[in-house]
Amino acid sequence: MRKKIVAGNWKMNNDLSQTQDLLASLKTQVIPEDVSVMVGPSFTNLYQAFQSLKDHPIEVIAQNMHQSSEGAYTGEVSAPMLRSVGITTVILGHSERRAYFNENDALLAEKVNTALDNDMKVIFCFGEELDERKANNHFNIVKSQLEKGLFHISKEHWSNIVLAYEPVWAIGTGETASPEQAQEMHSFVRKTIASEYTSQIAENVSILYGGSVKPNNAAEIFGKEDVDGGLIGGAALDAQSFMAIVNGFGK
Ligand SMILES: O=C(CO)COP(=O)(O)O
Repeated sequence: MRKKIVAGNWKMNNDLSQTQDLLASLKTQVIPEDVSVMVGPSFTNLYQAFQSLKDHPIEVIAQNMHQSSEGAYTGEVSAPMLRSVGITTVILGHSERRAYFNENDALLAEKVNTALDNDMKVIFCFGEELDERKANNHFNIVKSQLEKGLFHISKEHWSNIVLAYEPVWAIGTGETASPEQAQEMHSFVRKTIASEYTSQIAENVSILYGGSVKPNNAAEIFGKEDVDGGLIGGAALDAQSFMAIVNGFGK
């Protein structure tokens, strides 16, 4: 059975007191036993968030990390630093990192290695842009992102990988992929992994969908066979909306 996961990516939102308020609201909610729920605050609030959720089923995750474990990289945060404040899962390859911070496939491959070397789990994001979909090139783009950023890892490491398909045109736009479009891509990704690795690895990896997931569309998207949950941006900033998405997981 694949893990069902709903993760909130808070992006560059919420200062310390807003983080504390949102966590306090989330802590009053009942978390369904069969869903792994995660939240990703900014670096400055990770320590506080981890302490606040220590005895709670919600996991605190990081949004990014540097590819080196230490060194003269002014302004950066390393995997051992994240681990030292209790964080064991990191989002890598988000389209905003790719687009605004020039993170290419080769760099992401390095980051994946560093995370795995530090015993961290990775939520690996990928997805095509609008013109790539319009050109009917979305499967090639996704395959290439996976091959170059992730498919160098060994079979043993797949238990530490979660995938997140986030079509760039659906992020923050209010336009979601249709449940059918999500299913079609997730199924393609699973088949690609099966042919590159094994069908068992492909069956066991959770593939999340991200891009304008809201309480009113989550259940339908998550209801698709190969969609194992979501990576939520805007709607994760509100406790009621986020929990409605978590609870809408009607499988
Ligand atoms: O980028 C996302 C999650 O990582 C999705 O963001 P939105 O849910 O705001 O579209």
